[in-house]
Amino acid sequence: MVKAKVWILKKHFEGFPKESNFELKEVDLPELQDGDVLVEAIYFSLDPYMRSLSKMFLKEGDVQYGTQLAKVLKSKDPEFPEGCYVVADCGWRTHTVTKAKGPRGPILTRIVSEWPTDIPMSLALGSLGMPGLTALYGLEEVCKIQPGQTVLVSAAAGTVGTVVGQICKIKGCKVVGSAGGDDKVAYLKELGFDQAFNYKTVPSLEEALKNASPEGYDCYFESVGGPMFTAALKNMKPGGRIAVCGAIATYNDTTPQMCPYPHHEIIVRSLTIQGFMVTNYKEKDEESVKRLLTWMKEGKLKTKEMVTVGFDKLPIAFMKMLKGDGLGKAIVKV
Ligand SMILES: NC(=O)C1=CN([C@@H]2O[C@H](COP(=O)(O)OP(=O)(O)OC[C@H]3O[C@@H](n4cnc5c(N)ncnc54)[C@H](OP(=O)(O)O)[C@@H]3O)[C@@H](O)[C@H]2O)C=CC1
Ligand SMILES: CCCCC/C=C\CC(=O)/C=C/C=C/C=C/[C@@H](O)CCCC(=O)O
Repeated sequence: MVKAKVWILKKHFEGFPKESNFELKEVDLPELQDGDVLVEAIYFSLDPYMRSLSKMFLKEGDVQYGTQLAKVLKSKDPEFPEGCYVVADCGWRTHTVTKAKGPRGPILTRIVSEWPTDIPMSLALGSLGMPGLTALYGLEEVCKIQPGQTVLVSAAAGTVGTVVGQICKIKGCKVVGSAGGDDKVAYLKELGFDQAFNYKTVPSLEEALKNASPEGYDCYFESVGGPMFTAALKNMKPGGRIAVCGAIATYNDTTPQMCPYPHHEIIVRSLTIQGFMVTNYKEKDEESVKRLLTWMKEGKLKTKEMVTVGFDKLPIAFMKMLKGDGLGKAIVKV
């Protein structure tokens, strides 16, 4: 009988997550039935949604949810043969017996057959996976960017933000990024951002945005919320578009942040503000991953990973990711 280590969400998060929110257990896995697959986790992805959507999807005592890159060890589903690699929404479990689809949609997605041997498969959790697709859809489907436009992106040194900036350059836009460290600002410039600033040290966000693009912004790729959103509104060009992707500066709040009513700026600038979920565009994923892979092979899309080793380190690595500590996509290697 196969045993699995699992991390349980023992207590729902209140404020910033703590190690005591989680509990490590060992469980026995069932024998495979028709349509079942046994997968073994290789890498885990740590993503902000695991904090922001936790209460929506989990109850106390459930296995902590999250995405992993896994290898199929045994299979009773011909579409997922033994030895193939999958992105698996199986949660924090070393081994899982699962069907390919669940009540919320696909659980297993095969790595595209064109995956080059010299590109690490862990990137299927980062720039070449869900976060990379988020960047692509936010720019193409929501902002509908055009060459020559100026795009602002917050959380720019994060996984989504770095891909946003590089796609903007591929598509002939000017791009300005905000990030929370001088090392991060230097990295954004290395990636080709036209302007970047440290939102933690500039005297005024509004002035920093004005200095970076005195003519204003056609598009804002919003990932943080809070005062940055207010400052961005005041710097949008008339007819500007805002893709609301996330609000990471608010996820750990215990009381909601108050901000000035945004109506004046939205109305006088005739802004369009649209929220989106990466999952809205699922049918485009396969083709989109191939486009991201092509850009990477051409050297137009670069990425960094921050790898922590050890299944037991998942809670610590999760908290580090939420704080924005370190540079690169947060990954745990089993
Ligand atoms: N709508 C959708 O479908 C999706 C939305 N998202 C959202 O996109 C955003 C970025 O995700 P992703 O790039 O994968 O995450 P990463 O973990 O790669 O990066 C997150 C970034 O957020 C920054 N950050 C953390 N706390 C704050 C804060 N208080 N204020 C401002 N910035 C902060 C960190 O850097 P620093 O502060 O140092 O700059 C860090 O670089 C998140 O808001 C996430 O929820 C992601 C995927 C899908
Ligand atoms: C002010 C509150 C804002 C809430 C923000 C919510 C979400 C933003 C975000 O980060 C969304 C991420 C979506 C990720 C989707 C991932 C799927 O590929 C996997 C889902 C895992 C599962 O269903 O088990």
